[in-house]
Amino acid sequence: MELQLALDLVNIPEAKEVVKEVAPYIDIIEIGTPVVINEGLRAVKEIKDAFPTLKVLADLKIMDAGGYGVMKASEAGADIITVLGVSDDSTIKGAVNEARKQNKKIMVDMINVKDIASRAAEIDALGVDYICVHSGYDHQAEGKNSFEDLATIKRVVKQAKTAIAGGIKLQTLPEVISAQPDLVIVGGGITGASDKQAVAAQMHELIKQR
Ligand SMILES: O=C([C@H](O)CO)[C@H](O)[C@H](O)COP(=O)(O)O
Repeated sequence: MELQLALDLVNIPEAKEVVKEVAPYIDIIEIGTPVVINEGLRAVKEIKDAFPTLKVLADLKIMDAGGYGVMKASEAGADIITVLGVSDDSTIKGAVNEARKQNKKIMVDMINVKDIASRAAEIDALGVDYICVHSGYDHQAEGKNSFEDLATIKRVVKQAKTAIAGGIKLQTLPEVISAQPDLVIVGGGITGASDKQAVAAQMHELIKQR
């Protein structure tokens, strides 16, 4: 099981400071969608240059022109790029084909997918690398989480790795871990903590027990 740190509400210098604090405890750095909106793919490049031994995920949430988005994020140094599960299959196939050429990986974000079980099975068959259940900020504000969806994709996904994101905190991590995803994604649960390093270290310890 791996831990991904989502950086959403920071600029590039702040992102570097956070990663410096928690680098020993994380496997993947996510350049979150808000950071890409604010700073562009330059954020991916600067973070990859600063932390070359860590994997970097570009959370582009691609919805169209899958191949092009993956090509541009790959040029910036991303190792993993996100595509939306609600996209057309042709978009996901385009992303996967480009990722194979560039030796990169595709994560499909299932945010707002209505029938998680059947769509996850379809997406799994398209050869993606990760399928991620996700309660985004707007769903979190309505008190939702994706714990049940994780159990659902664990039942139907045969080849992709499974991931979960959305509002995960130290207190809720044991419940998430018990469902055995391959990857746990945490943003505010670490970046919003007064002692980020201590929280990341505790999360790392819990996750690496599995
Ligand atoms: O993808 C995300 C969200 O849609 C904003 O872009 C977050 O990175 C993801 O939800 C993880 O962050 P937390 O919910 O703060 O753990």
